[in-house]
Amino acid sequence: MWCSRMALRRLQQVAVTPLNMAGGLTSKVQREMSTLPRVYITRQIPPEGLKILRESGQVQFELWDSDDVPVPRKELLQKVKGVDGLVCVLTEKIDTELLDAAGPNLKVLSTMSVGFDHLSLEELKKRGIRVGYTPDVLTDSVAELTVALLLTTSRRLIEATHEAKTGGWGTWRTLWLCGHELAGSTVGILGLGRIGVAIAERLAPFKVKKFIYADVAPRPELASVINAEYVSFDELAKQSDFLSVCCALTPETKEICNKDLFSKMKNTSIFINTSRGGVVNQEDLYEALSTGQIAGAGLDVTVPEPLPTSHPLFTLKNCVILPHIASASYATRNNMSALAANNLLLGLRGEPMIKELKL
Ligand SMILES: O=C(O)[C@H](O)CO
Repeated sequence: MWCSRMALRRLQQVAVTPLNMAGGLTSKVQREMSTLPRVYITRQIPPEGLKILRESGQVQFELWDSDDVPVPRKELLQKVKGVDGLVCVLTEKIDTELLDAAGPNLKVLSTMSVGFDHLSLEELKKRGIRVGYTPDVLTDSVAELTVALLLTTSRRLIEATHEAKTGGWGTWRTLWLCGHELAGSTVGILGLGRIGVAIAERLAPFKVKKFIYADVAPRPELASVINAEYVSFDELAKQSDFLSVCCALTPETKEICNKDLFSKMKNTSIFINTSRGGVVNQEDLYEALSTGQIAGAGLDVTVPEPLPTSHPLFTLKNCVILPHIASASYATRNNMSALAANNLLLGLRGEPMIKELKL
């Protein structure tokens, strides 16, 4: 259950201080407890994960006691010194500097995210640090939000509520606030994985005519679930009425959605991104949206995050921007924290993690 902030604070105070945990015990027990592996948690993660760590009796942990502000880098570099394990979220860059600061004790990193573009995988591999992450548990939540964002963008819901609230709602008009419908459309998925399949499964009942996808290679097993056709990147751009970006951010996919892609899309197309902002060249997207090259865009992710309120994309009526909330349901975030905690504990025991990145 989601507990109150005060209750959570109390839990943490008990959990984070081994001497408190051992209060009243003999000094021998205190000594034994202090030899537990040390873990730093870079964020106040949801309670399920903290409960698992606390009740495991396997680790002593300290955490950055806030969800509103990320741990300052300087503090993080101090806190990780000598830890055996680290739990992080996507706002922390886990790079050479941080791993140097942590030192050779660090054996396990567990990120509470499916994305791993904030981790220097090469460095982690070089140092033999095992990495846990949280795929699958967020698939439903992300797919749901993607559908919501797609419909919000294509049916111009933000514009519509604004007009209704601010007196723009005059008589019923034949073409006012018209958008684009899913029925009879071609939906393209860039990067077909679990999330892409889950999005397509949810869109199919809207009478989509055809699903297509582009990826580094065909993925017949996944594609067969949604009867999707493998096409080239160019064909994806040309044919898609709705293009949903689901690929991970890697050096290969950085700004892959740029002028070249947008120029091949239809003027009536809707572009949706719920993966990472870095896959899009935002200047090119602004150009495509403001010149009518494409009809609209729905973005849950941007560069940077938060996107400054003065950013030109915020001036466009045909661009809907959300603050990276695709996995933000209570159930999913709790499941992510539980998976991150279990991955960490398994990793520290030298056992296979539930979800481990192959480095
Ligand atoms: O990578 C992730 O997990 C999402 O972007 C946030 O939940």
